[in-house]
Amino acid sequence: DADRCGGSKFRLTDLISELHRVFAEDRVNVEYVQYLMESYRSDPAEWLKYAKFNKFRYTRNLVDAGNGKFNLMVLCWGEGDGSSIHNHPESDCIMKILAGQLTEVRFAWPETSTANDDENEEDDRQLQPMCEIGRTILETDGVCHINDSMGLHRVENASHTDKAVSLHLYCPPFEECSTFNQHTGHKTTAKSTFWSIYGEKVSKKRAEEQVPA
Ligand SMILES: O=C(O)CCSS
Ligand SMILES: [Fe+2]
Repeated sequence: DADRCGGSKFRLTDLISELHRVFAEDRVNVEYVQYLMESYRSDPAEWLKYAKFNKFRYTRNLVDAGNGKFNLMVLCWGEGDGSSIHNHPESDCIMKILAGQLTEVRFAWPETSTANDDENEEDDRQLQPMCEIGRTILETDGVCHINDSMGLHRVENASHTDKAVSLHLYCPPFEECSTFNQHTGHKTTAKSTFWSIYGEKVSKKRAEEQVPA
């Protein structure tokens, strides 16, 4: 790894410019993108400006809008915070732990959510609890990759004493996804918003617009 043999350090800014170079190509190799996320060694001095916490839930802080090809964001997880079970529509998601530890719990798609896309009520009676298909504890600098063909997941900070910070790359970017009730498999649509954009807290008014610059 570069800085061990005296090479120049692979900084967050280097990761971002390499991602822009990769996504300027017609075809993107997701394995190479994952390799880049693994090659970056977390240095809090480089991402603290994006690490804004909210005491009520985890925050999403946009770092780079990837020229429309990807979104790179820092997520800040308070003690015990977790996401809902969700998908990543038409997108690849690569997540790296920058500080602390996160647990990723994977689920199979509920059968009825593919068969009956409409959300009418009678489907609920046929729904059953969702099936957990994997559980991974990711340490600092750990990376995982998921897309809809691999299943759904929930990410949580299981620690009750430590916060956690993660770096997420979504390609292509998406503004909304489906969330799922673990007990019934019932699907609803959720909009993804940013708590801050390029290190600046989003004002209440701007939050409604939510159009990254
Ligand atoms: O983007 C989100 O809010 C889900 C974080 S886990 S990929
Ligand atoms: Fe996710």
